[in-house]
Amino acid sequence: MASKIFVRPISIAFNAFRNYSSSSKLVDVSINDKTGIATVTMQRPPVNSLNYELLIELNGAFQDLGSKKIKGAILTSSLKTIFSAGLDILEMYKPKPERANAFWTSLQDTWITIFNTPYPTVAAINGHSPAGGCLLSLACEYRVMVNNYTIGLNETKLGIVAPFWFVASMKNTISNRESELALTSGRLYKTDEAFKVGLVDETAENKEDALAKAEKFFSRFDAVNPIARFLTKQELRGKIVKVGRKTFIYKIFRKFQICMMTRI
Ligand SMILES: CCCCCCC/C=C/C(=O)SCCNC(=O)CCNC(=O)[C@H](O)C(C)(C)COP(=O)(O)OP(=O)(O)OC[C@H]1O[C@@H](n2cnc3c(N)ncnc32)[C@H](O)[C@@H]1OP(=O)(O)O
Repeated sequence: MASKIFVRPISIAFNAFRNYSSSSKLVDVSINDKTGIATVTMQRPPVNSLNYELLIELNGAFQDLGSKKIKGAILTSSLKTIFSAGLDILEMYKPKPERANAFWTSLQDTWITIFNTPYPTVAAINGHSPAGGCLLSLACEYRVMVNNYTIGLNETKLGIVAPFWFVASMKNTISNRESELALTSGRLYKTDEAFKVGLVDETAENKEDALAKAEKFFSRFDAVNPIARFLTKQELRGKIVKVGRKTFIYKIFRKFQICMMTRI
């Protein structure tokens, strides 16, 4: 069984750039052939908690989109009130070493893939988005969030230290000062509060509104050379990824385990 988790569970092979639609168990990917916009939908009830399998599918979906001529990709959720509840707590409780290793690698790989996509990305945050859920949205270039939900990196409230790339993603989006205040207190922002500090770029009435606003974001790049755009994105984000790759995740994970165990 142990080797099973190292095998990518989905294989999406498509010839055409457009008219693409794929629904694996945990992630649905569709490309609108008129707009060229891809929508990647997490669908792991009850709360889209990020386990190994969901992360692998997400990573695969965003990687595969890199080989298609898309205008941009939207990350959203099929659930009514949750974008993602963050990391699946069950992955962190008394894990088998191989599973823990695969899980943390898949988390970091997924973050790097989404953070680094050659195409523009928007998170249409249609529900609560704590911790790892917030991280996913921070990896995107733009965030539109439906009103009356919460978002933030609340790790310290859980007795966890947010890893480097969580912190770096926050600092890449809001000010150093606001990041410090938010992370040290484990603050979860309401949608309107998140908008005020720039953690989200736009607010929305509902999911449809969020998706419409996300789509509009991509038109900013209509007159921009995509290669110049991507190289500029790499210039801005590359250093963070480089340092992130060096993070000693296993050492951090042990710390986390100890921390969790002491709370039980
Ligand atoms: C130093 C070490 C380095 C480690 C770094 C780690 C960085 C950590 C990142 C993380 O992401 S840790 C996870 C943090 N997540 C949270 O704090 C969210 C916790 N959940 C909630 O606040 C709420 O569940 C919600 C998302 C707001 C949804 O609330 P709602 O009232 O709609 O549903 P619930 O009844 O609370 O939950 C339904 C169901 O889902 C289970 N669940 C919730 N969150 C998780 C999760 N993160 N992982 C696994 N399962 C989760 C919850 O237990 C319920 O299950 P049942 O009771 O129905 O079986």
